[in-house]
Amino acid sequence: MASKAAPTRASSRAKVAAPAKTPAATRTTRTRAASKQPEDPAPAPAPKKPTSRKPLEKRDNVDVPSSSKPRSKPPSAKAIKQAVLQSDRESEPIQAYLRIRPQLGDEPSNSPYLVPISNTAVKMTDPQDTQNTRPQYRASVAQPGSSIYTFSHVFPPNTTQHDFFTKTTLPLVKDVLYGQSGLLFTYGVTNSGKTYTVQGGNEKGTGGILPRTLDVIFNSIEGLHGDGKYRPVRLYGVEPSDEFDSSPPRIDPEPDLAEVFQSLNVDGAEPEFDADQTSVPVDRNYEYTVWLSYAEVYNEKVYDLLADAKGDSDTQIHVDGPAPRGANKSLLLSRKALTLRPSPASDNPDAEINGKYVSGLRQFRIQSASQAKALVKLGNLHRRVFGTLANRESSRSHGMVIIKIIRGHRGERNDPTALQVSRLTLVDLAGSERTKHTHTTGERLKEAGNINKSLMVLGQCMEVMRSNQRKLAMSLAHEGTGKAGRMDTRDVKRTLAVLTESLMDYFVGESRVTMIVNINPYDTGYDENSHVMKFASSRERNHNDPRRRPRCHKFAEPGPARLKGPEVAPNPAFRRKVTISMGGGEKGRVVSQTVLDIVEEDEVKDDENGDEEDDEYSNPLIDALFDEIENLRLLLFESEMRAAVIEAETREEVMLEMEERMKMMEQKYSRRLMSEMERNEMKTDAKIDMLHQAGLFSSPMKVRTAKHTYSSEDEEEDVEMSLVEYGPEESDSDDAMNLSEGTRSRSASPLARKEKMNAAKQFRSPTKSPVKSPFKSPATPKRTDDEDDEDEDALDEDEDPMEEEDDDDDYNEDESEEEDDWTPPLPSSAKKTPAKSAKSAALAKQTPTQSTAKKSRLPKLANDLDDLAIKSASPSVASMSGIPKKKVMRKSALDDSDEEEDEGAAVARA
Ligand SMILES: Nc1ncnc2c1ncn2[C@@H]1O[C@H](COP(=O)(O)OP(=O)(O)OP(=O)(O)O)[C@@H](O)[C@H]1O
Repeated sequence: MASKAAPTRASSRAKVAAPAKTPAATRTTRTRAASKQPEDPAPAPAPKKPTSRKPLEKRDNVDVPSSSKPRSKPPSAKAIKQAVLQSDRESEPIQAYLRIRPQLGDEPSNSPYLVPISNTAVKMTDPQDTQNTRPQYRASVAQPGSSIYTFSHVFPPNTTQHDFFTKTTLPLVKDVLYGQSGLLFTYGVTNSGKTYTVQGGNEKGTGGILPRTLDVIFNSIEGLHGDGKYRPVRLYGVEPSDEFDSSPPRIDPEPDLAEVFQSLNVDGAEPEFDADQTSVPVDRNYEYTVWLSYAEVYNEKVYDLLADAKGDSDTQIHVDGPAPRGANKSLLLSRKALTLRPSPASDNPDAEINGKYVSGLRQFRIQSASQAKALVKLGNLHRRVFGTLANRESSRSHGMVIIKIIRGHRGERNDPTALQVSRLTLVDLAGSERTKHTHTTGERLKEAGNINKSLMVLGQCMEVMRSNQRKLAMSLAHEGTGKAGRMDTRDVKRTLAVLTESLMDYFVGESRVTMIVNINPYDTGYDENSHVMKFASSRERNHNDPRRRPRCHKFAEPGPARLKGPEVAPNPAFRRKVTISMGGGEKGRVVSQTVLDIVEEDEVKDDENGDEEDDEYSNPLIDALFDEIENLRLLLFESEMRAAVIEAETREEVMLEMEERMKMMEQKYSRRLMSEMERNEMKTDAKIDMLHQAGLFSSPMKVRTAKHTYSSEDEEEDVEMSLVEYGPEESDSDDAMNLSEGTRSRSASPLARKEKMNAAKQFRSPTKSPVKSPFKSPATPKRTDDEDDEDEDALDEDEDPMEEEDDDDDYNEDESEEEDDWTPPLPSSAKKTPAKSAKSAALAKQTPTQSTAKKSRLPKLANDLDDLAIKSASPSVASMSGIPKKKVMRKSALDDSDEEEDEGAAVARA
């Protein structure tokens, strides 16, 4: 059934062209090298006012102030603002126009959920939010409430086709005639009016932008046609043409197919559009040749819609013989998918990205608008045939009409290097559908997925690629990083939809791109439309927030080969069966049935073109991405090294600083320790002085001195407390060792401590000390009668509550115990005799007042203790016991002058 497909004509041409001897075959030109657009001196043909000729693009521009205004008048602020806005809009990378479809007669009358609020903005309100009047709508996932979207221009429903074309497409037509490439595509959900916008309607004057473009081109180059010696090849190259290019293509659909059409009630005839009379002024020093191709992107594959035009088609229709009456008749249609190939850098050495071209896509030289329209009609026919046979209810493929213009200067007719190639591509995108909404399954699901994939990738990548190619490269790099950390180019390939790939050079280059958004505000696709609006509105297109910037790889889905997995990969042919009932005359009666096998094959790779795959992998974009990754790796390594060095230096600095600080702290604490020691020493001196002075109570001079120096009651109490502190901390303990340890802790030397203790014992034994002793003992104290008397006297005088604790008894007991434990180092002569004690007591009784006597008792004890230490030992011993040497000396001097101490001093000296 399926006959072997003949090699494509284009590929055979390529083989011829490759070894071309003339350098012209390989020499390429670049669109951007086009000469500067001249001013528009020539007016557009305006039938009504031929005299007032103005630049054509401004003739219908409502924003331009009327020329009737006096020129001398300065522009108003509003006009300036409008001009600024206009220039802002024009500086946008992509011009986006919104066209609102009118409500058709057979549609239910609903209020539109989208209304224009200005020339550039529309307000979209969720119908579910407005009184819930349309319960048939499913829950909206869009932002509730109203949203305002802005565009370069908003065309209300009553916009005529002519006005729409003039404002949106005519600038592109001008560009292409001046050698600048451009892209226009329509975008929108199903039934929003995309095809109507591009192709037009069936009525007079409803021609779409495509036929009007052809009209304007041929109007403009009237009389300037070139001889067609060269034809465009790939994206930017030219090569010598052959006679097939010049011969008009045949438009003769096969009779069997026509029969099928007839039976399907598919009208193959296209309406005759009235031609657009617009013409743009062009440089008349140039000659122009126009070439046209028509391709279809369906299920992520590219097909040539003009394949039948010249009789050597890849699309073949076979009828399996005459079918018997009532039996099935089988037709086989087969066509091959074309591949995208990278445009070689030699074609355009100046370009950063050379883009891809559809290898094997035919192009025809056209010499009139009607001829071009006939070709388009043929392409539409094929599109409809395959669409119909594939059970497509709407255009589920992207139609892509490519118009190429080669212009060459008249004076350089034979110099192919002087030729300039420009392209204008008009894309009629398939309606974007949500599978959830349309309940598609199986093949339709895959188909819908691919449509949406193309739309999403196209839409989301468009801005990224155009605004920042490097960011795209980065995102692709993240997407395609393989195991070895190196990017796999095949992954990169898969991330881009075929349509996007084929249009890539428009987005990354300097070409003008125009997007037309079609919307039907009456249908039920509010959610779909709100997504379309979100993507297409200026606010989104100009959004610079990187967090909200669309990422290509997020929307990339596995291609068909991945979806089908190994089922598809080994056999690239895509085959399906369609059953068509034919000749049904009476109701429900089937006369005959036709089964169609549609085979869509991938193009067979030619062995001679085996290096094509390599070409693909040496795509300049991929190379640039690899270079970029390498550079970034290098940068990363360098910055990591720098960071490591900085960290090490910082650590060392911090360590040194810490060391310095530690030293300073050490010094500081050492100083503090020394000062603390000095302070303690001074405090001890002061205590000792107090004790001395208090002990010299009898001497009026010393009393005066003592009063002068330590007059406050608090200080005396302090002294008392310090004496108490000399006792053991465990006040209720009667262990003598506690006392000795507590004392030891405050003495510089055990010898001095023992001396002090012995002296205290000696001093205390005959007299009663007023010091409150912390020592308590349950044992009965051994007391003498004298002591008891003294205690009674003291109690009578002071009524000290502490006396109730019988401290003295405890103290005495301790003393007695200490006598057993300690061997006083002092000479026995140094011990105070009872006579001396009695004498001291007598002296105490001579005190002028009882209170003074009380005060004197406490320091006296310590004073005597020190005296004893000083006298009995030496200044060195005293210093060991914590008494400063000067104090010893001073004490000695005082003693010399004191008669009462003469005896003691004599004993000590002895
Ligand atoms: N501006 C318009 N004025 C009058 N009729 C219109 C307009 N736009 C669209 N229509 C009509 O609306 C219907 C749907 O339009 P069209 O087929 O162009 O939608 P579409 O977006 O191309 O749909 P699909 O994606 O399914 O092909 C058609 O009948 C068309 O004639």
